[in-house]
Amino acid sequence: MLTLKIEGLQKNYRKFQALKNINLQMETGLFGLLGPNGAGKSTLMKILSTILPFQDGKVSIYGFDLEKEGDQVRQLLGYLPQHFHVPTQLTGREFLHYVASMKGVTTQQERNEQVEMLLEEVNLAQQANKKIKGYSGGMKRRLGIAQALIGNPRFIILDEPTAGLDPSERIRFRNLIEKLSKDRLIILSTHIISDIEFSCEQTAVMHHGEVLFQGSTEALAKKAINVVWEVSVPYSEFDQIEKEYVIISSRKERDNVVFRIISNASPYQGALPVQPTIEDGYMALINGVTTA
Ligand SMILES: Nc1ncnc2c1ncn2[C@@H]1O[C@H](COP(=O)(O)OP(=O)(O)OP(=O)(O)O)[C@@H](O)[C@H]1O
Repeated sequence: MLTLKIEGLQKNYRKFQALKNINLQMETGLFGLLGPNGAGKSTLMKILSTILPFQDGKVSIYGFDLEKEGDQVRQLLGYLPQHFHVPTQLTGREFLHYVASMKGVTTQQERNEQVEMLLEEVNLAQQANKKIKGYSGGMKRRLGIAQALIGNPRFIILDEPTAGLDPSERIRFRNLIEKLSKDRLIILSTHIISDIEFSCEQTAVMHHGEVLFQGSTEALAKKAINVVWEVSVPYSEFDQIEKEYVIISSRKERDNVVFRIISNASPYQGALPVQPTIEDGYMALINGVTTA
């Protein structure tokens, strides 16, 4: 079901064009938004969460016009900003109760149920009575995820939710949003390809304020068909190869280095073409070396 439609969206910070004619369509489910630093992801997330005005374009969410019906959009929204500040004198449990009250979860029983369930889901139940000032960065991030989910929102925006999470917490997070995405729209903005690799059917790549790609993760990988190569070169040529090509990875093998390279033509004698991954597709797009 088409849930969110962005048409011709433009955002300027004074003379700087942060978003240039963005067009995106999202269906219910998990939507992964990828892009390097400064691509415009957070700007887009702030606009969609109604906290930042924009100059031009039209956005509709569940049929509501973002500009004219911001109140209705906010009723549907759960948002984890990139920079999430919490009152550190409160305990995790107190903070979630406070957010629940603000979001209109009025009965004590309902608040208790939601808060306790979310504390379990983000694995903070054991630390829930500790003051937030004693939390680690990853614990604060998990608390941020929990507060975004309070009130059972149908439209959830998570801006770099896994930053600072250890591998097991990242997996727990993935499972949680996978479960939640069945009947709502979750937009996940991230630099971490593995965050979207397993669970996002829909994805987009932004760069310099533009959408370079929208489609499935399989289609993203296909952007690098015939442009990914593996080549083994003597260690002495490391610097030269690094200067000339887009390197995806390198590993040492005896006196040689095996490079995974993105290039339109075979980069080196003996280079072998290899099957592209999602990361290859992303790197090919960002570096402008895609399959025709
Ligand atoms: N308040 C602001 N005033 C002026 N320029 C801004 C402002 N906020 C963001 N920008 C600029 O807009 C561009 C997009 O920034 P944005 O934070 O949206 O990117 P991003 O994709 O979220 O990057 P990151 O992954 O590093 O968080 C950047 O060039 C940034 O410097």
